[in-house]
Amino acid sequence: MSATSAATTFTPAPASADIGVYGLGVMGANLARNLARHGHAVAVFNRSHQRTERLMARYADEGAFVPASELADFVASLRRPRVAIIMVQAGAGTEAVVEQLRALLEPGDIIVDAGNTFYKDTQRREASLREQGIHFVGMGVSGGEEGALLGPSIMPGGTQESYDRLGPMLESISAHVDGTPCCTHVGPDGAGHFVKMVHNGIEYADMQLIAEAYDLLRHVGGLSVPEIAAVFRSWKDSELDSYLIDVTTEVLERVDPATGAAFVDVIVDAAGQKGTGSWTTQSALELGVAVPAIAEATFARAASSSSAQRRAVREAALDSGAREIGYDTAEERQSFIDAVRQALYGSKIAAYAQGFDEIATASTTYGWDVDLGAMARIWRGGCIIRARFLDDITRAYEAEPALASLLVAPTFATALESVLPAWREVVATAALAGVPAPAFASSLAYLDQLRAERLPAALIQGQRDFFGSHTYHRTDDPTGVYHVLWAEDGRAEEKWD
Ligand SMILES: NC(=O)C1=CN([C@@H]2O[C@H](COP(=O)(O)OP(=O)(O)OC[C@H]3O[C@@H](n4cnc5c(N)ncnc54)[C@H](OP(=O)(O)O)[C@@H]3O)[C@@H](O)[C@H]2O)C=CC1
Ligand SMILES: O=C(CO)[C@H](O)[C@H](O)COP(=O)(O)O
Repeated sequence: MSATSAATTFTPAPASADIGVYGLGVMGANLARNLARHGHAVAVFNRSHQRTERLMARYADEGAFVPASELADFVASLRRPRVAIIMVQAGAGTEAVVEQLRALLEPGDIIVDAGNTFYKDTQRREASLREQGIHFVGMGVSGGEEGALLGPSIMPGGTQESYDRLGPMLESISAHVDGTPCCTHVGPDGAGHFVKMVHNGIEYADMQLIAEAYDLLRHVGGLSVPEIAAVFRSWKDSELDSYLIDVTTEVLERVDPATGAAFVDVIVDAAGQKGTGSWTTQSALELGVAVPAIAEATFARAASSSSAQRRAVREAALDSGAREIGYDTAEERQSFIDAVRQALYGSKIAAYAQGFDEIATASTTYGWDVDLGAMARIWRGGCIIRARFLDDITRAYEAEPALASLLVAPTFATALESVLPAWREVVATAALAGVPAPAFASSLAYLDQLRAERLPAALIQGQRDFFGSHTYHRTDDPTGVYHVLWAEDGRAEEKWD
């Protein structure tokens, strides 16, 4: 096919494509182009035909595209066993497309959902399609528009059988780091979408931590926006080197052409979200895993968007008791900048530890057998959280696959010991100055909770037993169940069977 007019009808030859992409929006069109550029014959279809026409008009010469105007022709154009990738809006859009494809596919065929779908929806669809003999693969794709085209990080779940068919194609189009593809079979069932969800939760935490560092440098350190951009640029030469630091630098360096102001100052300070951070937090709560940095990052977006509450509290002009903190000399200022860098690194280690812990817990709960080191390895390139730091995480899990927490991997334990004094200073300074740093503070509290010999959770157990007979265990009998008869004279302790 060549360049098209608005009325073009595409009727492809049957069984002429290796793989199909349904949904040619930002991600789908680029994923299809990536597949075509790597020599795969790609069937392409979109609900509104104009997108298919636009793709063919602009990019037909990039590879072997097999466009279809009708869904039945799209399916017929796929070689058996057929593989159809869905790249549409999660939720109702994906549900509709899965049902359309289900009606046209046969046992042995594979549907791949590459959108940001909630993993429980994937589990439901996988079980339902399995009854029909159709493989359903929930697949995380990260890297945005550029990644989808030039090499994303790919996190496919589903059966090993479907990965055997899909893996070579996916690995060919994924990012590569040191010759290794940023794609691996994550595990069965909804494992791929779960891991992508946590990837995004970590993304939220990392972005919030960077934003807090920026805010502290500006409102406590007294740096201008261009000075902060220069600081972030210099952190490329540190353990913080990452795509998100690059993105931050670029945003901070931009000057608004209309006003001449720093671009960051003309953006409304209300952060949006499409749901994956909330899902990561909700899933962690369900699984009983502590992910405070991810939760705080999600709540910080919600707080930023709570405009009525922000206005009311601002207008109440409370006496905040915040102190004016200033740095008089260049040395003092540099020392604060360095402390913020260390606090950012410590918090980042804690946030990633939380995300990996959530994956490990889900893997055990659902029997997915996810290789955590492999997850760190496929996140080294292509995805939004790609960073030098992920090499260290990969090595930590290679050295000890059953690591209880990233915090105790020798590299990170040493790093934490080195940054903790500065991190504490920064959190205390932020509180004194009245500059919110919820992710820095909660990450530090997370670490302190995990390293504490005793936690006040003992008191909470006592409170629960008092008002609700919720019972407790004793330190000298950790499996026994005890209760105090709080309402009776003498308040005797009972051991319950
Ligand atoms: N943008 C990004 O950076 C990333 C996005 N994702 C995920 O990829 C998926 C696609 O995102 P993106 O490409 O950005 O979205 P776009 O908004 O660019 O495209 C949306 C696509 O979904 C299709 N669609 C929506 N509803 C339906 C429906 N009911 N039936 C059929 N088709 C439908 C649209 O078709 P039509 O043209 O007819 O409206 C269009 O092709 C989402 O799940 C998103 O979360 C994942 C990683 C990164
Ligand atoms: O999936 C992604 C990257 O891997 C997207 O960046 C993500 O959808 C952004 O989420 P939000 O709009 O909630 O910030």
